[in-house]
Amino acid sequence: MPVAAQVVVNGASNGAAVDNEFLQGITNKGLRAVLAQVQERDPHQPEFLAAVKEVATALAVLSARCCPQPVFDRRPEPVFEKRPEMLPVFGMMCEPERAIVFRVPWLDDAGNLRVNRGYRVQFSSAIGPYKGGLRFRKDLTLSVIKFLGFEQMFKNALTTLPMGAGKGGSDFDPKDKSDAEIQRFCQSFMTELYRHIGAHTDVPAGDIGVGGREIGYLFGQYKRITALHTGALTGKGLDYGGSQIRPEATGFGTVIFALAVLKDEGKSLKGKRCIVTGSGNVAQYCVMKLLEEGATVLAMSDSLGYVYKPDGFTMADLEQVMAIKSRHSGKLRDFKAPGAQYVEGRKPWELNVPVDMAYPCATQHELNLEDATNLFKNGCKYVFEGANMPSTDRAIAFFHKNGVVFGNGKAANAGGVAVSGLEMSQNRIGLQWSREEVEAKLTDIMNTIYRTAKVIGFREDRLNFDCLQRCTMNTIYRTAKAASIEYNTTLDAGANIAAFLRVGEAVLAQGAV
Ligand SMILES: NC(=O)C1=CN([C@@H]2O[C@H](COP(=O)(O)OP(=O)(O)OC[C@H]3O[C@@H](n4cnc5c(N)ncnc54)[C@H](O)[C@@H]3O)[C@@H](O)[C@H]2O)C=CC1
Ligand SMILES: O=C(O)CCC(=O)C(=O)O
Repeated sequence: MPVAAQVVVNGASNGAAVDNEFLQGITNKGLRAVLAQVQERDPHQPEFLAAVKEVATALAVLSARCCPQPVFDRRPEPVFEKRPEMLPVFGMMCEPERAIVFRVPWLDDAGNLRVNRGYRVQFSSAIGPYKGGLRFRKDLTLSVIKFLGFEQMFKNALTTLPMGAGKGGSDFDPKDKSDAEIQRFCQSFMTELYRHIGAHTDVPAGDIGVGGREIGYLFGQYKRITALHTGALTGKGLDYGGSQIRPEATGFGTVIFALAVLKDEGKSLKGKRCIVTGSGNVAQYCVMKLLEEGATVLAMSDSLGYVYKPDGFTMADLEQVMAIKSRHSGKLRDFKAPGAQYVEGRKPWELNVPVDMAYPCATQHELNLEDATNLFKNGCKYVFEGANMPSTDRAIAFFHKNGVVFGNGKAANAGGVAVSGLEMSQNRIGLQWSREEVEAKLTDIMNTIYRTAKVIGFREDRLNFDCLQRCTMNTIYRTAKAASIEYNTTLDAGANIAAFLRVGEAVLAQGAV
C-alpha cells in the first residue's frame, strides 16, 4: 500500500493545529498535525502523551542543530524531510495495534471475591512478536501501560533483536497481599491473558511488582491451560527455561552503557559518586555493578524515602537492601548501617553533596526540573535512566542545555529486554547458554546501542545520512568506528531516531500495516 506523504487527521489535512503545551517547540506542520491527532484521541493520558512528545521532540530537535536557520516559513525536520513517507508512519506508530482490557476476579484469604483490571497493550509487531513486561501496581492506568508500550517499541528496536513491543499489567497491589493471594491473582490473570500470548505472538515478562515469583505462577498457569512448555514468558527461573543473568540484566546493562560512554572519554567509573533511586530489581543490580566497577553509591530510595550513606554503600549494605526488599512489604527505613541516614518522604536528588552521576531506577517522572537543577549544581555530569521515562521533559531539556550526558531509558535500560530476547532465542533452540556467553552478548548489545545512538545523533555534519539510514545498526557501528569519528553526545536523540527508523522501515516494507 503506498503511503501518502500528506498527513490526514480525522479526514481533513490539519496543518494548523492549535498551539498548546503539548505542541510547543514542534514547528513542522505535518508533525504538529500528527501530534494534534494523538492528543485529540487521548487527551486524558498524560504519561502516554509525554512519551510521544519525547520522541517527537528528539526527531525535531535534530533539525534545530542541523539547520538552525528557518528555510522559507518553517524549519526543516531532516528525518521527515528526507523521508516524508515516514511522517504518517510515525502517526501510525502512536496508535497501538491492539489494547486488551479484562476483568481479573480472585479470592482473598478471607474468601472475599475481589476484582482487578488487567491490561495487555500490543503496540507493534513490526519487527517481531509483541514483547514487554507486566506491571502490578495499584495506581496503574491505561495511560501508563500505553506509554510503556510506546517506549518499548523503540527500545526493543535498539537491541537489534527481532522483538516487537507490548506492555501489560494490573491495578493489583501486591504489597499487602499474602503469597497465596498473589498466586491466585496470577492464575486468574493468566486465565484470560493466555489466549492473547505465545512464543511467536506475544511474550510478556516482569516489570514493577512482577518478579521471578510472579513469572513462575503466571508460567505455571499458562502451561496448565495450553499444555505447552514454550517460551511464552521470559524472566523464568533457571530450572524451567530461564536465562542466565536475566534478573541482573537491566541494572547491569545500564552501567555497561555508562561504561561505554566513559570509555570514549578515556574515563572509568572508579571513584565516581553516584545517586541511585529505587531499591527493586533494576536499582539493586545497577548498584551491584557500580560497586564492582569501583564507583561510590551515595543513596538508594523507595517510595517512602531514601537512605544516604556519606561513605558509600558496601556490598554488605546492598545485600541487606536485597534482603529487606525480598521480604513482604520490606521498607528501606529498616536499613541499618553505621553512618547511614534515612530521610522520610523525600527524594535523594535533593542531597547537597558532590555528585558525578545519577541513575534514576524507580519509576516514571521521578526526576523533575528542580531535581535536575540541584544535581547539576552539585556537579552531576551524567544521567543514565534505569527506569522508564524517569526524567520529565523539562529535566531533559535542562540536561541538554547544560551539556549533561543523558542516556535515556530506551537505550540505557534496554539490557533487560535484550536478555529476554536472548532467553527467547535459547528457548527456541532448546539450549541454555552459560553466564559468560549471555553477559558477553549483553555487553555487545549495550555497546552497539551506544554507538548507534551516538552516530545517529551526530551524523549530520560527519556522515552521509542516506547511506547510514540504509545500514543495519551493527553496520552503523562499524561505519562509525572506521571513520574514527570524534563524537559529541546527544545520545537520547540518536537513540530515538535510530529506533524510529528501524521500526518505520519495517512498517513500510510490510505495506504499512
Ligand atoms: N525489571 C526490568 O527488567 C525492567 C524495568 N524497567 C523499569 O525500571 C523501573 C523499576 O522497575 P523494577 O526495578 O523492575 O521494579 P521493582 O518492583 O523491582 O522495584 C521498584 C522499586 O522502585 C521503588 N519505587 C516505586 N515508586 C517509587 C518512587 N516514587 N520513588 C522511589 N522509589 C520508588 C519501589 O519501592 C521498589 O523498590 C521501572 O520504571 C521499570 O519500568 C526498565 C527496564 C526493564
Ligand atoms: O524483558 C522484557 O520483556 C521487558 C522488560 C521491560 O519491562 C522493559 O524493558 O521495560
